[in-house]
Amino acid sequence: MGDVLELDAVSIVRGGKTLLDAVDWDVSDGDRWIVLGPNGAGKSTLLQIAGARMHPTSGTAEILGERMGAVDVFELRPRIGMTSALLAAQIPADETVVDTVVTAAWGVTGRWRERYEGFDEDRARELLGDWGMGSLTDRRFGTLSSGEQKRVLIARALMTDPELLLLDEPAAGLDVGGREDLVGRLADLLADPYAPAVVMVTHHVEEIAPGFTHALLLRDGAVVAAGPLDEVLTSENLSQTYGIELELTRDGDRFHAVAAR
Ligand SMILES: Nc1ncnc2c1ncn2[C@@H]1O[C@H](COP(=O)(O)OP(=O)(O)OP(=O)(O)O)[C@@H](O)[C@H]1O
Repeated sequence: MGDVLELDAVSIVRGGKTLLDAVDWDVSDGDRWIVLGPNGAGKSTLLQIAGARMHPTSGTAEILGERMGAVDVFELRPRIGMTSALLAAQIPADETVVDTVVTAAWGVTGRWRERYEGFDEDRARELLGDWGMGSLTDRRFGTLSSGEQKRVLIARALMTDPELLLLDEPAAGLDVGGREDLVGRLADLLADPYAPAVVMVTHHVEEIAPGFTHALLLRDGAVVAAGPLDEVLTSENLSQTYGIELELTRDGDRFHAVAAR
């Protein structure tokens, strides 16, 4: 039983196309999940369900103990921290870095006339410090590099002290230095026993930080394999997921994948 997420035969159909096909998935408190799959496999759609942004067409989804369809999603969403390219695009370019984080306390993007408590701003600055952005709190969001923006958005996702953190391709577009910096900071977060349950969508096994415990592999909206990372992340399962012969190697607690020769 997943006390954080419990998806039972969840399907999503849009415009006659099946985006998710009878997905079963349990996420428990303390789990750290990786979601892998080719372009169009349904990874972002799955995250939209997990983030209470989308209802299943059929099947049932329980999120943090609340059944989708029987809960006010506006009460549920603050309990879930989320980052995605879609959210990044909604942040006004002239928003300051600290306001980008502090506005999460109100579930809005763009500070207008809301009044925030001093402790909200203190917490935002502390989180920005944790994510290496402590010296840029007064910069405009639109002037940051993409790596800096991604770290600000993770700080924002953690602002409400969520019980579930959903990261949709947080390392996309980063150079190798930016990726490794992010992997290191994620590893620190994953090692924190008070951190929320984490689900991270990625395209690259190289982005899997030490500390992830489980993996779900998706292809054409269906689950190829799901469970403990060591059992699921194999050359065979990856090859089946991507439809190409891949060889997975493990170097300590990091992974690499290349085409099999
Ligand atoms: N409203 C819609 N109507 C029809 N098809 C849709 C709709 N929304 C998404 N899709 C399709 O559903 C599939 C899954 O999309 P999704 O964004 O979940 O995939 P993904 O695994 O996150 O892909 P990527 O790795 O490219 O980001 C894609 O083929 C997409 O074109």
